[in-house]
Parts: sequence; C-alpha cells; structure tokens
Amino acid sequence: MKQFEVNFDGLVGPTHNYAGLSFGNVASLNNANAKSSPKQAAKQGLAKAKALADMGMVQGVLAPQERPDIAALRRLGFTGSDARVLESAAKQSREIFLACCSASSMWTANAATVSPSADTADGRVHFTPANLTNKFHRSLEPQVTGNILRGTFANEKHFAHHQHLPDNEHFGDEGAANHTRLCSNYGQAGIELFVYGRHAFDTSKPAPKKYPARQTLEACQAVARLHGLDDDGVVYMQQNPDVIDQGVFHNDVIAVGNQNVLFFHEQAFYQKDAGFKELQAKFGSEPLHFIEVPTAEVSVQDAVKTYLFNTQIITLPSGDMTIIAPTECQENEAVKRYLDKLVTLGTPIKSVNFFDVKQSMRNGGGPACLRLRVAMNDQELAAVNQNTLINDTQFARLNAWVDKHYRDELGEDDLRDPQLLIESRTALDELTQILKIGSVYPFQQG
Ligand SMILES: NCCC[C@H](NC(=O)CCC(=O)O)C(=O)O
Repeated sequence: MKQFEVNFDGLVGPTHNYAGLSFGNVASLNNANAKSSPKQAAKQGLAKAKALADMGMVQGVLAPQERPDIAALRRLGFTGSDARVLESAAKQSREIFLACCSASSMWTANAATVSPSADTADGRVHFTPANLTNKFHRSLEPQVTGNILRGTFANEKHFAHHQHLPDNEHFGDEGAANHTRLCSNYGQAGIELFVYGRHAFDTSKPAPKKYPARQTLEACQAVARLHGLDDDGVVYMQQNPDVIDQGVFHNDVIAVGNQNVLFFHEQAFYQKDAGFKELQAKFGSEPLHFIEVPTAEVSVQDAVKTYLFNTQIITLPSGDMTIIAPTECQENEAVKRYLDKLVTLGTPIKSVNFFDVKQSMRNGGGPACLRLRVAMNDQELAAVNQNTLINDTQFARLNAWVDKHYRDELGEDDLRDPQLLIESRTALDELTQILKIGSVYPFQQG
C-alpha cells in the first residue's frame, strides 16, 4: 500500500482583509486596517499549492467560509434585509462587524485535528474541527468547517467526523497548529504530540501572563479520546508560557515536525527534556532528529517576525526533506544564516524553498498555517472528493474563478457594501460546484 501526506491548503476567500483581531498575534495587531488584496492573496495561495503539486506532492484545497457572516450578525440581534444587517452592524458595533468579516478560515492548520488511520482504534482517519473559542472571530468557524470537511472527506468507511469540542475556554482547541505527528513512515502508527498552553482546571500550573493561552491540556486529551488514540502513541507537552507572552500564539509558530524530525526553538517547550525523553521512548529504537535552534543564533523575536518555524517540512518523492519557508526568512540575516547552515548539518532536511505569502503573513499566518495535513494510504486517497485535489485542470479552473470574482483591493468600507456580499456569495456558490462539496454555507441552506 502506498502512503502519502496530503496537504490541504485553505483557499483565500473573496473578502480577505486585515482587521487586527487577534490579541497575542503580533502581525495581526500591527497590520490592522491596512488595505488588502483578495485577488493577490488567493493567487499567492494557489501558486504555493500548485508549486507543491509540481514537486510531486499530493495537494488539496479546502473551501473558505462565507464572510461577512450574516447568520452570526442576525444571531446577535441585527435584523432586516441583508443590506440592513450589514449597515446597522457596521454603524452600531464596528468590532462585532469586523469580527464577522474575518478572513481567518484561510489558516486551515486551525481547521481541525486529524489522526491518520494507522493511529486510531477503528482504522479510520479522524477529524475534529477546532472550536477556536479564544477569539470571537475564529469561534464562528467550526460548524461550517465541519461541513467543508464532510464534503471533502465524504466517505464513512474511511473517514470519521466529530463535532467540535464544547464551546468554552476550558476546552479551547486550535487544531493542528498545536498537534504534530512523528512517524517513521506516514502509513505506520506514529506518535501524536499535542502541545497545550495551559491547564484548564489546575490553576496552580504555569500559564502565560500577558497573552492568552488558547489551547488547554484538557482539550488535547478530549481529542485524543475521540480519535481512539492509544496512550502509547500520544505525548502531551506544554508550550513555554514565556514565548506565548512574546507573541507565539500557536505552537506552530515555534516548532514544526515531519516524520522523524522535530525542528524547534530552544525556548519552545516547558520541561522539554522530559517531553523529548517520552517522545523518543514511545517512538522506539529509531532515533528521532531533534533539531534545536539556539536563542543565540535566532531570537524568539526573529522567529516570530520571519515565521522560521511556521514553515512546512515536507518529504519529497526522492525521500529528502525540504523546507517551504516564507520569503521573510530570506530577508532576515540571522534566519537566512541559520537556514544556510541547517541544510549542511546532515539531518534529513536538505533544501529550502522560499514562497511569497505576504498577504497571509500580514495576518500572522505563514506557510504552515495555510495547510492541513492528512496522512492517507492509496485507498483513503481514492475515497477523497477528487475535485478538491490540485492538478493542472483544477488549478486553472480555480485561478479563472478567482480572476472572475475577486476584487483587487479591499478596505474596511467595502466590507459593508451589499454588492460585495452578492459578489462573494455568487463566487462561493460557484466554488461549491467546482469542488462538488455540496451546500456547505448557511446562505445555500435557505
Ligand atoms: N495559524 C495562523 C492563525 C492566524 C490568525 N490570525 C487572525 O485571525 C487575524 C485576523 C485579523 O486580524 O483580521 C489567528 O491569530 O488565529
């Protein structure tokens, strides 16, 4: 049986914008109110997905959410026609309005936690959408995310879909951004590393002081239970609270893994020695590559600024690993120096590829945020909705779809324009036909 790691990148939606919504996410706060370019953002995303497909990787896409979220605004008491809902929300409560316009579903690393069939008790691939409770704008995502995942992985024999965890800070769950799977081979049972920011029930345990810890240990444990993971295949580690306070709002801003490699910053984890010992013991006799980047070579600030660790490490068909990094890493002297050295260290990582994903970086998301990893065997891959996979035809269709529907530039005032809502819904309706994922959006459900 063949095995793959398939990366599902989030398509950027037609109302891509910067609202400065994520307290604790430095880039998001710094770029509030800047004008965005939905067309360029969507094309940057598609170009990255296509480049990975051209490297021989299996690459898919996940549909974006409908924004502005009229249904959420109605739930909050705004009434009348859609145009009236937009107008009164924008006028009466700018913050609520902007949150309901957020582009944040493009970061599919936060869409869900995924456990491949080799790790689960019933031999199916398990998905739990992240509840994203810590940020109001993100908490609007899980329901539609679940619909999109069901439309993309539409086969009960191979895929199990769970409801997101209870919407409460005790079970704050940010999905795959805090979850790393280590394995010798994608198709063999691996070790699932869950990283949390705080304990929900035991407040005597360390926690960040300035910025929020979005993920709890209790949420990680619930997901592991739902997915039927064996205790011998799971490790929980705490994120260093001090780096959360320096802007590391998800673990994937400071660590990334692939197969037998864990690449991380010296300050990433709390009590790392014990955690790594457990990882190695559960992994077995084959040694893991723990690639630690010292603070003396790359500061936490530089890591956050350049997203050195929000890179993708992928295994190419040749068996070598390469890093997919944002161009910001090339432009920072210390980070560039480190990457030049890294490929000579004799680890499985042999090369670095740089991509321009600035439209995502400005909201605090690098290449790794843009993708949800799903390890599958060939039978499972055949059961995936094939229209969601990128090949030359689908790439061309999606690019043409963006050209037809997306605006070149978007500012805050445009978001309340009822014409933009009509344009976006027309675009998304057409997208569900291109991807054949069914009626996933509230506006399609009448
Ligand atoms: N994995 C990357 C997630 C980035 C995301 N940014 C945002 O939601 C910012 C949106 C804005 O500011 O408009 C977040 O912080 O959860």
